[in-house]
Amino acid sequence: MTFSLTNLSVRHPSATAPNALSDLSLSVAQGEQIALIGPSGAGKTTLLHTLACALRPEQGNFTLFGADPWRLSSSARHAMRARLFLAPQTPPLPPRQRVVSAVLAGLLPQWSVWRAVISLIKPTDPAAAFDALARFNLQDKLYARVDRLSGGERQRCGMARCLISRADAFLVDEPLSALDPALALHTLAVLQQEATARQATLICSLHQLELARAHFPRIIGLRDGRIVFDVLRENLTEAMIASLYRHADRPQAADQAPPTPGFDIHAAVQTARC
Ligand SMILES: Nc1ncnc2c1ncn2[C@@H]1O[C@H](COP(=O)(O)OP(=O)(O)OP(=O)(O)O)[C@@H](O)[C@H]1O
Repeated sequence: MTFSLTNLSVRHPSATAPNALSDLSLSVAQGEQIALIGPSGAGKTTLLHTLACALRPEQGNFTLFGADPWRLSSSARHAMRARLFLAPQTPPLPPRQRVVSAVLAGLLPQWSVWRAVISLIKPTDPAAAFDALARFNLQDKLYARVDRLSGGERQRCGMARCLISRADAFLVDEPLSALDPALALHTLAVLQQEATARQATLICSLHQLELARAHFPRIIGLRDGRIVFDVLRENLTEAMIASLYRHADRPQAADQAPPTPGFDIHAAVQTARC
């Protein structure tokens, strides 16, 4: 089991609001590929950060690779974290850095401080960075400066960093938000192929419902910090999605109208977001 959560609640240290996640229970087996969906503010990022041990739960039980990371020494927790790769929504790429160094930073958890410093001065394994970038057709940007990349190129550079890491679990936050539809499909395919090839767990938050449904066997819907559903994709219905994205300030009757046979999921989501 990669992750196991029982009645977990999480609060952001600086938040005045109630818990960002409440009473969450979830088990994720090694090698599973899961899409996290839900409206803005539902808690998807918070969940990914909790799984990555970047946020400490307030309550409940959390085990990662069979142990509670928060009961370990900080060095043991650090070692455990090295088995995870958290790819934030906006990749933390220093603007003046070369792409090659930004990608090789995916290997930092495996490197000594000394090797990391040397690699910053002269990248130690540019071929590995080239290969990772090539999978996203970005190899010609190997020595470009990060701040000269487009938003979509930066996002794919973050994914190349993910690929080069030695992680057993990828926690990826909206990796496709800056990509056109064709690139989004390609990027997701590369990510999933890599996860499958190394039997890594992949948990990916997405706003692209069609991609989530088409490509992930298991889909978790989050809303207001709670799991609304956790289903195999074949069991996900339009009514479940419409309910997940309904606006609290919309009239009840409209929200609860049963879906018609020709129910248009995209129109429903569009309407809910207006
Ligand atoms: N650093 C923070 N400090 C305080 N509250 C936060 C912080 N980050 C997020 N929150 C709050 O926690 C809740 C969940 O936010 P989160 O970013 O996890 O949602 P999300 O589902 O990822 O949203 P989006 O789809 O817009 O990225 C929200 O109410 C948000 O305002």
